[in-house]
Amino acid sequence: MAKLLKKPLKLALVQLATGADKAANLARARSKVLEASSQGANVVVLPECFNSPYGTKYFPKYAETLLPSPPSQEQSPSFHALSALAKEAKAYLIGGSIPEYGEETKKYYNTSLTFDPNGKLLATHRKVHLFDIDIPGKITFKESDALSPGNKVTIVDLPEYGKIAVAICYDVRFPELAMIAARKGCFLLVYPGAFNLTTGELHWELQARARAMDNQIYVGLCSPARDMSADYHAWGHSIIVDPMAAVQAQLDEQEGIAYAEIDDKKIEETRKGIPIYTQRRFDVYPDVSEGKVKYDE
Ligand SMILES: NC(=O)CC(=O)C(=O)O
Repeated sequence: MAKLLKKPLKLALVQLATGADKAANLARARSKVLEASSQGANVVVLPECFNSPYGTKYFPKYAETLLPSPPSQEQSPSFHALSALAKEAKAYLIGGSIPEYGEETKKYYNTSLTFDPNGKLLATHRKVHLFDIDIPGKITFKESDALSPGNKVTIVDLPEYGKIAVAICYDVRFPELAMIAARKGCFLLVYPGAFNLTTGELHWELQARARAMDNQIYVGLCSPARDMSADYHAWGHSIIVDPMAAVQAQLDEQEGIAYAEIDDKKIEETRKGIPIYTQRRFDVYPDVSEGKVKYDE
């Protein structure tokens, strides 16, 4: 069986306490990411909308532009903060997500930036599936009132380790995306995300474990900490699940960092024991990773 992960790594999910002050959010992210790297984390993840409150009315106000790449400091303070932070932490940094204004499309997006330990941008993912739900009496949220969707599957090669996929929150509910990434050789699926008090308890852990179980790889979901004074109450409970669908680490709703060791042995053991990888019946149904998949915009 080919190795998916070249060497073990330590993953850290920073469940950040965020607020309305962007500069304060960036400063807090810096201190927590450096804390994670001082504990030996090689790959550090921030939550969805880590530099702003989560809500359609906030997206245009907090949006930054990323083009031309690299953007100027004025266009995107968050880009520069994340790039410098990855370098300072000497770690791969999946910078949660930020509201983005696409200069080329004149539209807004929910966008994640991944940097290498030299501060170089490796990948950009715009949330593909927008969070439009209506559960009467509980929660109505319509991201598409303010945002447009991204149009690609994002697979990032971390040269020292192997391939990971990055997607955002509601994207986790679409197993096709995870399955494509896994079949393309990813060892880890990372989702910065902010479930809520209606969907969180029933679906957050279940989604993480289901994506891990179906694909027999690691999954990390990284939430902001819960703030009951904010408009949107995040579920928290950032979680790392192994390829056997066992929970390796899970936080409560408060600020904290979840850590787990990620290694190829567990993927290999799982796939050897339950060899669904060699038992697929593409003569009966199609392989969703083949055919018309968009990897680049
Ligand atoms: N916030 C999201 O994108 C998704 C979410 O909260 C849910 O799926 O539930």
